[in-house]
Amino acid sequence: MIQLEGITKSYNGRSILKPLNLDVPAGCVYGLLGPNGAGKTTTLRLLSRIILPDAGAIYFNGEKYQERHVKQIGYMPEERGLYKEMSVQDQINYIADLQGLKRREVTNRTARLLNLFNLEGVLNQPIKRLSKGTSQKVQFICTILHQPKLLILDEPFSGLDPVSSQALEKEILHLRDNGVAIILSTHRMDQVETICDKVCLLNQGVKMLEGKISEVKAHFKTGTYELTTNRTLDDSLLAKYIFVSRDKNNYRVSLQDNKEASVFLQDILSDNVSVQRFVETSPTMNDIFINIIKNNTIFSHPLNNLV
Ligand SMILES: Nc1ncnc2c1ncn2[C@@H]1O[C@H](COP(=O)(O)OP(=O)(O)OP(=O)(O)O)[C@@H](O)[C@H]1O
Repeated sequence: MIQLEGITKSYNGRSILKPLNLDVPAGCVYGLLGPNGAGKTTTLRLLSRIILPDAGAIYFNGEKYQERHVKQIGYMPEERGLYKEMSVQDQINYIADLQGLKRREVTNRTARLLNLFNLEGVLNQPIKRLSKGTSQKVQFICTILHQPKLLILDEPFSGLDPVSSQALEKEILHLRDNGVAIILSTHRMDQVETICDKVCLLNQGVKMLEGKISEVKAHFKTGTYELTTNRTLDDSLLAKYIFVSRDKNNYRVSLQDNKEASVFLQDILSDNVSVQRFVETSPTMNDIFINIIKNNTIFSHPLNNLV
């Protein structure tokens, strides 16, 4: 849906984005991650054409990115922008008018969303009286009213309670399943794991890693397995393998590969131990994020070419 090729951006002679390539396909939730000041918001502003790059090219749906494409984009910036004196209904109608949408179309489209976000009761309230999370949900509805093909969300979950977060996740996945490309910047790694199909990790304007969540996690596996047994393992077994930790009959063991894992299992079973659980642990996105940023390691092939 949108591609960045060799994009650079500087402010006052300071390079904020080094040549950056991104490729966000339709029907994908793309997580733009990175520590504070990494260049995420700058990238989102470039994607929504609020600012223009110093160099490089942007393509929207295969065409050179131009002003006329902007109406196919929905952008929810981190700093929220609603008219505080307007009621929720008037705000929605105002945005609809700006987008040239018919009132009936808007009513049909918003009914489901107002219900999903539990907003029916605040329709006549002025925005200034809404809580932070509630106004955020209103702004989200305003952002998707015109059915954008590309949806750009900067920290969409900040300030939302767990129920509202779940409703937003549900709607994001619904849009994705209908072919929308969604780029979201977030510091919430738990949400990255549940909703992102692909992630890109930026640090100081440089892409450190890009890939599908499943592939990224597979790449960073450490070969640690969790084992739960019905009784204590014999000393001979404990001496034969590298056990990382033990808590009663729960063990963490380091094994080189699947082959060593099956030999290990056979060893245990032949000792008449009953295995209640045996799984390879996967690092969390949080672990991976911290690891890459601390070591400042750039991962190129094969992770950059996974999708
Ligand atoms: N208009 C601007 N003028 C000068 N410097 C800017 C401007 N906008 C951003 N920067 C600088 O660019 C760098 C990247 O900022 P950006 O807001 O893109 O980071 P971010 O990854 O979104 O950070 P955060 O997670 O803290 O929101 C920062 O050092 C910031 O100070």
